[in-house]
Amino acid sequence: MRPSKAAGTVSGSAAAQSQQQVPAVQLHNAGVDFGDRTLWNGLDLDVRPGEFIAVLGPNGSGKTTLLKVLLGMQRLTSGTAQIAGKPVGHGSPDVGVIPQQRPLPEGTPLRARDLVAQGIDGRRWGPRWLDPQRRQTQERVDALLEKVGASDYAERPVWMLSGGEQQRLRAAQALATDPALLLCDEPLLSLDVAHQEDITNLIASQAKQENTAVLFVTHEINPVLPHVDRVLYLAGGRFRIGTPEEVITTESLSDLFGRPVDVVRVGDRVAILGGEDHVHHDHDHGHSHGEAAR
Ligand SMILES: Nc1ncnc2c1ncn2[C@@H]1O[C@H](COP(=O)(O)OP(=O)(O)OP(=O)(O)O)[C@@H](O)[C@H]1O
Repeated sequence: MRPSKAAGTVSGSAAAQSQQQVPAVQLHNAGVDFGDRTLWNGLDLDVRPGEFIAVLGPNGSGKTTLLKVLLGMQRLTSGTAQIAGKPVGHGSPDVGVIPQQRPLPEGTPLRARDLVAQGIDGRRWGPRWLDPQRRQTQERVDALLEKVGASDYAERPVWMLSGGEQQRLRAAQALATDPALLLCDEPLLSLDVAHQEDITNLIASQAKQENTAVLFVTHEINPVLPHVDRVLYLAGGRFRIGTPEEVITTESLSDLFGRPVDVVRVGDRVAILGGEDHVHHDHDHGHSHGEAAR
């Protein structure tokens, strides 16, 4: 477990205290261009340990590209990106990823526990029985399976499991290195409502209990809304950052999209009408479009 959300001020070493204050993510004046097109720029974002941020926006607004930047798979055109105080790097143990649910092909020769173990020893060569650390690996896998509620099907072939069960295993795999940052790329897609809630609760409790920062890309805001601390809303080269109450309003989103968008609240659910299609992409370099919602 990483240091708790509450910053220690009285006890603990100076090093531990400074560790507690290092943001999980620091983006400063970050931007990505593809040719003449500015996907987004001027992005300043510090994500605190344990903070849950929903990344929203229409198709093509650059949500996945942002995750790729943090995975070291996409270079910034401008600005800087750091994770846990270090420059982003490919394959960093500080970052875990839960991808979209895709059914694993029939006959995939892996048990549930093997899939989770790949998050621990995925970079190791040779058969697992030759691993001098295999007992520790097994214990860690057992603990991860228990954490995500998958112990009951630990020995079953992965392809026989439901989409929700497979997604729990992907979550366990992503948490294997106790990452400072968990990137979730539409992890609820193709899951039914009950499984959406399961996976969302799992990720939210990781943020709260283990102080892992979460960036959660989704088109479906309602399943995550109860857990979200802040929203990053990307659209047409511009963005808004703030609490859901600040960003997900008719006024804020109409301003972001540059045309009327209606936000309708029904009970504790929200509908964003007119916020998805036909977003104008700004091709102009040199403009910083984003701003924090106030
Ligand atoms: N390497 C690249 N070169 C050129 N254009 C790219 C590259 N990668 C992504 N794009 C474009 O950048 C835009 C943003 O892509 P991205 O996948 O980040 O969007 P997204 O917000 O995740 O979309 P979706 O909701 O559809 O998944 C898209 O128009 C995409 O075609």
